[in-house]
Amino acid sequence: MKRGVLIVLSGPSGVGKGTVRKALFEEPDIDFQYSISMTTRQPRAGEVNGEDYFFVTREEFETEISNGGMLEYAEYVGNYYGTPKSFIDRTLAAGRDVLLEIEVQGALQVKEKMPEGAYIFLTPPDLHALKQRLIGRGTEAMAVIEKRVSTATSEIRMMANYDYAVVNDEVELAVRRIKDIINVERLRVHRVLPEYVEMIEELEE
Ligand SMILES: Nc1ncnc2c1ncn2[C@@H]1O[C@H](COP(=O)(O)OP(=O)(O)OP(=O)(O)O)[C@@H](O)[C@H]1O
Ligand SMILES: Nc1nc2c(ncn2[C@@H]2O[C@H](COP(=O)(O)O)[C@@H](O)[C@H]2O)c(=O)[nH]1
Repeated sequence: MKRGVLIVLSGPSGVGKGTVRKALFEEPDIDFQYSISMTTRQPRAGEVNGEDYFFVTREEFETEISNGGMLEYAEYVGNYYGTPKSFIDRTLAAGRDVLLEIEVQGALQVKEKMPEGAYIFLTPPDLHALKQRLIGRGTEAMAVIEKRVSTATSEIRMMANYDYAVVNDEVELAVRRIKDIINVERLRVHRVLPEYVEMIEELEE
């Protein structure tokens, strides 16, 4: 059995990774598993443990690190964020496609370990729009927004380490661009897009 396709969607906080990922997952021909991250940050209003994140204490996170349970992790604006390894290994080995939505330090750690994935950097149209999106989301205090925007400037410099850069000017357009990238990846992994295999077999009978 062929392994699943690994897509890593990354980019600065507030660029719209979560928004674009949710819209992508609503597409009828997209059947990706979402990797739920672990974090030490406090849940926001409406966030559900085990759906949005696994919310843990610093002690629990550090135990996971020392047990070798994290594929990657990073400290980002005062909190740990990381990807549990077992879910990724299990899902890809079962031939299912996985999407990670993570910040830049973590994405580059995964790229070192799993260069066969597709690494997508989602960019804002400009830094002003990025800040406005964070303000508009209304989930962080202004001091935290300033830290996230200032981190974004160094993250954007890392764009060249990715395979693809996608501008999130409009969600619908960003989704379409990412779907094109996914098809390139599926073609690389499966050689023929799986939905065409049956059609070819029927024609050849
Ligand atoms: N193309 C877009 N145009 C305008 N606003 C957008 C666009 N994409 C997302 N947004 C808005 O920007 C804000 C941030 O989006 P979102 O939470 O998806 O970003 P994120 O990159 O996932 O952030 P974080 O990394 O902090 O989780 C949200 O309020 C969202 O509605
Ligand atoms: N390195 C990782 N970064 C992650 C992971 N899960 C989320 N993130 C990123 O952290 C920042 C902040 O997230 P927020 O939910 O507090 O806004 C953002 O860029 C996320 O994409 C992860 O597992 N590893």
